Amino acid sequence: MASPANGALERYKNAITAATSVVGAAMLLRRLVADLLPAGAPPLVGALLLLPPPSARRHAVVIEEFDGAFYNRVFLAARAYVSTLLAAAPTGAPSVVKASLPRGAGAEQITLAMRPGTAVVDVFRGAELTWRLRGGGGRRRADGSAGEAFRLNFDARHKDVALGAYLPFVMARVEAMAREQRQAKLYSNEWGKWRPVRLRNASTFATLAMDAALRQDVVDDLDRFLGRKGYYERTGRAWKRGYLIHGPPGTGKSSLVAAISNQLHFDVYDLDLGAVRSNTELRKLLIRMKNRSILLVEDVDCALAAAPRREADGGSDGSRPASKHHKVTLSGLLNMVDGLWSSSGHERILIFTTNHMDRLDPALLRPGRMDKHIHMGYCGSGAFRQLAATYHGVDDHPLFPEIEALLREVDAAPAELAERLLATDDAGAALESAARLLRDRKAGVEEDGGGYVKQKLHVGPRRPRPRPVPAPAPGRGASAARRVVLDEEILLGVSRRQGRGSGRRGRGAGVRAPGRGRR
Ligand SMILES: Nc1ncnc2c1ncn2[C@@H]1O[C@H](COP(=O)(O)OP(=O)(O)OP(=O)(O)O)[C@@H](O)[C@H]1O
Repeated sequence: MASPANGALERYKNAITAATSVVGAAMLLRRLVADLLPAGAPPLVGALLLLPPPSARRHAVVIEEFDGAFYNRVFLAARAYVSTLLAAAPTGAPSVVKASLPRGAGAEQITLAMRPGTAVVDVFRGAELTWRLRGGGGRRRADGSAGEAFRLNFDARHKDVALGAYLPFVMARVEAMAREQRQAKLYSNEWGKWRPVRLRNASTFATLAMDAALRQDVVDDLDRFLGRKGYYERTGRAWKRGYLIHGPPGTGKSSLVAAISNQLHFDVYDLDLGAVRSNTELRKLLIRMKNRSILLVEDVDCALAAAPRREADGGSDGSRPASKHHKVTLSGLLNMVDGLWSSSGHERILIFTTNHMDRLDPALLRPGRMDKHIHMGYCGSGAFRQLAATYHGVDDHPLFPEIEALLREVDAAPAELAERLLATDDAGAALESAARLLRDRKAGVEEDGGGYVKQKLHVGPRRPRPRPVPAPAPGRGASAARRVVLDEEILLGVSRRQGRGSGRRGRGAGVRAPGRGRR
């Protein structure tokens, strides 16, 4: 389907075609005049009457600010693009008239506007294109005031480049710039609706302490995914990618999600399955997701255990048949995602995180179900060096050899070490504190049992999520099994970590067992 921008380009092409026929008529006239004028007539007379030679002929595209009652998208794109040309122009160039900054935007979003009547020249594939702003000369606004208009001039020879390549390039460039400047949003579901908040997790692939080869692998995988539009269209597959991120608490699973979102400028839809009341509600939530987004289910092992089963479902004791309408299941979620995303939407990423691979439904681990499994492990020496560089700008230190040797013997999550490093601005004291944590762990004496301040992507208040509950003991009623225990971490978002489930580690329990994962 033709986009409004394509439609606008088509109209400009037609206008040029019309202009070309006027030029053709003028050429005929020139030939006629040349035939009619006496051979000895002064050349000036002919020059006054005749058009310039074909090589000097110019075409112009006029791009007005308004298209009927609406802003013209091509004009808006031209304004943003011209701003980049002005920014690159030599200082003191006369064309810059003012700089503006949208409310709430960062300094990188300053827009430079040009003075009406002045020109700025761009060169594209050998063609010279001149942008001029006509102030107040464009079509009238609804209130009677005149809008502005850009006039893009180019040599007649470059018509195809200008219309067929340059203007589409300008539109695409501006779209890409908008994407880059865009702050990703974090949505969470409440009472069947997505509620947006700004994603404040600043984690990026540069700050994330992880194995360098693994990081590169993930970045390459994302690049491949984004660049394969044609492949997904050709094969009729939904343009989506599924990641299962697993690893012990505090190893950076949520931070990796934030890094992916910040890298791609994709919004994150943080799905709290515990708050989804029915499959119908889930379907509506999925339908309301935008393209170029991430659907995140954190702690998927707990999330599905926590998904509510209402009285209408027959309860979790199975005394009555479960109603299809109300029960939210993992396969229900995956099938819904497959079905909806293959018929609508593109550039979607599905991410599940878990601390406990062993507790996951085998259906989820089946080959092909999630495209990629990413293991975030305990801190290795490379990851530790990265943390030290990120937090203190330190590349080397006398404590490094000892810390690296300790990291080969004991398990420590990057989050625990990051917390030690963050505690003070003094790099030496921070590294000593990190080393002490590892020494104590090795010796089996830990001051505070480790732990770290947890930072979930979602930091606002959240509906209480029921903890997964064990299956009822024989003879015990379903009410015991359905007992809802509030999960402090999820309620408060940022809390002192107490350890979760069997992932909890007691004092000194972090001495590495042979063969444990490390980065
Ligand atoms: N690999 C890492 N690189 C840099 N910082 C990290 C890393 N892992 C954890 N952190 C720090 O620890 C905090 C908590 O980490 P994060 O929530 O990403 O871990 P997690 O694996 O998702 O934990 P959980 O399983 O408990 O949800 C982060 O905000 C970050 O400051």
